Amino acid sequence: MLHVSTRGEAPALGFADALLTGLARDGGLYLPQTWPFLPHETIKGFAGLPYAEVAKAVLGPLVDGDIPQADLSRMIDEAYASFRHSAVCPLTQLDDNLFVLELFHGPTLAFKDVAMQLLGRLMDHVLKARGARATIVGATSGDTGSAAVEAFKGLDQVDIFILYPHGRVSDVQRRQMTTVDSPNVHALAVEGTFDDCQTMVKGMFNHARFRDELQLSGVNSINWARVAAQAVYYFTAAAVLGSPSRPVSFSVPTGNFGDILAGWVAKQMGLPIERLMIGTNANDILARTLATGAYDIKGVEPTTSPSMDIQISSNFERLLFEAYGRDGAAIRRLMGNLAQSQSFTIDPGPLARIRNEFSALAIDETNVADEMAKTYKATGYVLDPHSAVGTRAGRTLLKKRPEIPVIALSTAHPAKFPDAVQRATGVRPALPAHMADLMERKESFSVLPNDQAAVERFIRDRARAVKGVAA
Ligand SMILES: Cc1ncc(COP(=O)(O)O)c(C=O)c1O
Ligand SMILES: N[C@@H](CCOP(=O)(O)O)C(=O)O
Repeated sequence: MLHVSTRGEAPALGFADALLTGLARDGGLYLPQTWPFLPHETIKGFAGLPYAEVAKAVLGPLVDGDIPQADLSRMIDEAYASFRHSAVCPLTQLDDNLFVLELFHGPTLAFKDVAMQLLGRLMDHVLKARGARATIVGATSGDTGSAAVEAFKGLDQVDIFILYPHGRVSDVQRRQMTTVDSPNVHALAVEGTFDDCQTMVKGMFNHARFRDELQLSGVNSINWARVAAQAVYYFTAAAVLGSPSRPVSFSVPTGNFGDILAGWVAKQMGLPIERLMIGTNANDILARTLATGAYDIKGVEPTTSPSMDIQISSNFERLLFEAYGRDGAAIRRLMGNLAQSQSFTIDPGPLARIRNEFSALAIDETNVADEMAKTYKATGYVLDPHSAVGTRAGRTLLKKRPEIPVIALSTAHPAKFPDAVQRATGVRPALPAHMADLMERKESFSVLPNDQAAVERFIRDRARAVKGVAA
């Protein structure tokens, strides 16, 4: 299986090369050339299977032999053995036909672990097999960074540099990145927003000399393998509720559009999904886009769900590519407009195709707090603010079609955002035992200006790939 770029001008790559490449050389994002299809009988058999077995069935055709099946299976088993819940991603009922898919039982308490625990192993495996090394650069609004640091710390083949917006992540999120004492881990507090960090990371990938010199690799959801690994839990959750005989809808708290895109991928692979609801916080660019067709960037507003304080929603490009019939030239035009004027307009045909499958709703701060408070009062269940965006948006789907179950993705453990949770519910959630001393651990990070050249200098000074350290 080859992978093609959304901008149509980069070489097609196999899975392992796409995994190491991250952003395509034409600035686009990789996607498989065709979608493998899982027969209904196969999906039916997922009910009751261990998570790792479903992961093997879903990822096998996507990896398509590019990593030997035995190695892939071993890495999947190891990745999901690190989760604190035996179901890995358990499903809980919250209300009539409203379910919560808990994705926060991995080591860093957010859904990012589900893909990152596997990605770390896959990258290490491919790099070792090739005798190569990589410098990973990543942008985070809090959770990707912690999950990546956890997955890549101590690896000989890899140095990892995580850019996060200085002062705009929660204390728990920051400490998860800054208290890891490992020579290959570097936490960079950038004086800017998450979008600034992500733009710099893309800028480094588009700086060919720097990219080649450092052997850059990426772990954000611009990396196709991240999205592929996230598609698995859509299958496990739907199978519990009777899929494929019974269609379900998903409501997904959304920022960079990677998680909900993974649901769309599961649908392309044969999972009967009725609707995909994009839940945004007050940073509502995606809700406005679906309503008007105009993708129009405004300033980012800090909220109680900081991981979703995003305006440049990278993976939306992958959906646009599909909605435009895989026309790379059309995507180059839209992304050129975005770079030049901070906006673009989706043509009527592609917009209709998107609206046919996706709904979108912005949940403001009052309603996020209200959702946490009411849910706790009615059920005793403590939601984090990101997950509350998902359940609140999901409730509107249920009002329209009460007979179709809605699965809301719960993307973070409430203990990652204790202040907001306590304000809304009166409960201060405790960190699990393995992180109980997090607030006492010593921090180490570097504050850098929002300036790509300065960040590149910093990385070049510290990356072992530049110094020719043997792999
Ligand atoms: C807790 C949490 N919820 C939701 C999101 C949004 O996910 P995505 O960026 O894949 O849309 C993020 C960030 O990615 C997150 O960290
Ligand atoms: N919310 C994310 C932002 C980056 O998203 P990614 O899925 O593209 O890595 C975060 O927590 O860092």
